[in-house]
Amino acid sequence: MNDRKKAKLILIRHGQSTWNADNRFSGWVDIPLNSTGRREAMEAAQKIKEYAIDVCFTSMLMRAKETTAICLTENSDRCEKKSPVFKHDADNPNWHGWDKYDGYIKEEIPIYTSPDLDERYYGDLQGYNKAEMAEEVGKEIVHQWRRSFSTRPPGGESLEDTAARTIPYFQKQILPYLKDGNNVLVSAHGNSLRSIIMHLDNLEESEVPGLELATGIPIVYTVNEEGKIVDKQILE
Ligand SMILES: O=C(O)[C@@H](CO)OP(=O)(O)O
Repeated sequence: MNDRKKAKLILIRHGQSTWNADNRFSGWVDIPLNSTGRREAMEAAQKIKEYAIDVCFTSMLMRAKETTAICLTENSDRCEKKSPVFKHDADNPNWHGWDKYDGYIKEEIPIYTSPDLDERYYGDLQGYNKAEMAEEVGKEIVHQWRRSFSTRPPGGESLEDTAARTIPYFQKQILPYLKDGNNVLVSAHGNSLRSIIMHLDNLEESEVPGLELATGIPIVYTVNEEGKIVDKQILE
């Protein structure tokens, strides 16, 4: 357990995926990192290695999980003694208990995965090229679909819908660890993190369209024992 006043919340958008590079709507499609994305995650690992990570949270999607695993590789002080272990959902009927083990339980950095941290569902847009879609239906409409708070892309989630799952998850599952003084890494997605940042930074709806997150750049919040943010650094 760390000094309570120094609890860090590290948010990171996954490194570049092959569909980010192709400028395609990804949403829930499970696209891996490309070589640029893996390099970005390695650079992020260097930037955050001074913080001994106690617990991680990530989405169900490979690009966020890969980023988590790479980010922990430089966390050497802890990883020498502690193993990162992905914790799977024991309530899932398809779970066979293959991540269970005895002993060493205090020697792990648990990585909890949840669909509540998945990217915003992009519905009928998934797989389409964003620039080609803008030519077809108009730039303004595509910008609304991508960046407004309440507009739903066809068949998909608005940022407001995404926030309705990410913020309760943050409050119930993540915040208690921060209040207890733990350093927490959250690796997720452009829009699932935008919704959490909107909450943490108390942004107005009108400020949300201007909030852009680069791939692989850690954002480090310092959180006090009441769960309040006392500092924010972007490690560009
Ligand atoms: O394609 C997506 O799922 C997201 C994140 O990459 O795109 P956008 O930035 O357009 O919301």
